[in-house]
Amino acid sequence: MQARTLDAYLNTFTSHRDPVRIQIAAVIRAFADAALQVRKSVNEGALGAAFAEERSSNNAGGDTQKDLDVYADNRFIDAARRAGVGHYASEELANPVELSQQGKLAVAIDPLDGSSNIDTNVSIGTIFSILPRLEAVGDTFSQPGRNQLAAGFFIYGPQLALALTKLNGTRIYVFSSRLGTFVEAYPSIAIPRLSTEFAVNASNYRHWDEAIRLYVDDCLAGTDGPRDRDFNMRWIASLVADAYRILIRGGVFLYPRDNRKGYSQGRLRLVYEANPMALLMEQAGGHATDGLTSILDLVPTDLHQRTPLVFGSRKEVEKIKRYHGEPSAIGNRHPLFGNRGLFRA
Ligand SMILES: O=P(O)(O)OC[C@H]1O[C@](O)(COP(=O)(O)O)[C@@H](O)[C@@H]1O
Ligand SMILES: [Mg+2]
Ligand SMILES: [Mg+2]
Repeated sequence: MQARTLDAYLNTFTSHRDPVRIQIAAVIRAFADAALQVRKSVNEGALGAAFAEERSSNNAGGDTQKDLDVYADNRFIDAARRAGVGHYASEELANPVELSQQGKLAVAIDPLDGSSNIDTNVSIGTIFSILPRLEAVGDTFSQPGRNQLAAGFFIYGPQLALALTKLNGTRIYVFSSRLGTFVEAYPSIAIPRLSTEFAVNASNYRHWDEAIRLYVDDCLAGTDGPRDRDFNMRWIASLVADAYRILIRGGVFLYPRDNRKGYSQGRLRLVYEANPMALLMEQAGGHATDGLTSILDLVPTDLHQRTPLVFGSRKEVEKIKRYHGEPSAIGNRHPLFGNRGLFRA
């Protein structure tokens, strides 16, 4: 059987001539073209001069920008304009902008995720969220993630791939250079509900809240602890790469809040990182929270606000909720919850 291309899938998606669906498909097509351009520059690595003229020193969130961030943002804003998007918000822009008065859709985007990995030749990506456009630009990006119409990310890794949801499951397309197009590689992602793999930047251990420390302690204790099974750890420090692995084989990702300056709400941005990831996870049978509350229920108050983020295999995400939600249990944990364990797997 011939594998289905992204184009063929989008044709089926728009076959009822629904105007919103037609616009969503136009955005995804335009973004697929932009991702190919970005991938070319990513592939050149330290040799790339293509984006040297598009320099800037700081982005809206205060991180040092790499040239490629700006180059990617320009490719995706051009693509959004071509596709008739109404409102556009990006990690790289202090404020959202109106691209078209008629456009019914809005895009929030992290044009280059994992920028600290560019020079080290580790997978990076582009994360996007598609929302209904409201009258005022500010209102558009204050909608909770639950209102998203579609979301996805491109990953510039050993394979160029697109993880995509249009509220009907999560699919993965891989770019085939033989066919010159994105081809469906995983038509229906189902994240295993249980997992024994966690991803966290453990160098922040001493800054975490007790709930997270205890959760990680219990994973590390393996068969000697209350979870009664051994865990494996991964941390790529590139959200798209950690998320891709979780879509394929399960596991849980944590970027909690911590006591370092500037990390009281973790590191990741709600509107253009956590929300699209949460939708992809939920549509694949997983779950995403800020530790306690579903990411998709949070109402943004600022375009660039950060949120603690936990996502992946549903049962594990729910278990982490319990570590947060039962401080008395945590306080009394050693006598009461050791090997007899409330938290026993
Ligand atoms: O370096 P840390 O603190 O482990 O943070 C890594 C996280 O930061 C990010 O790089 C943030 O994204 P940006 O590169 O778009 O700022 C994520 O991709 C990754 O999960
Ligand atoms: Mg990012
Ligand atoms: Mg970024």
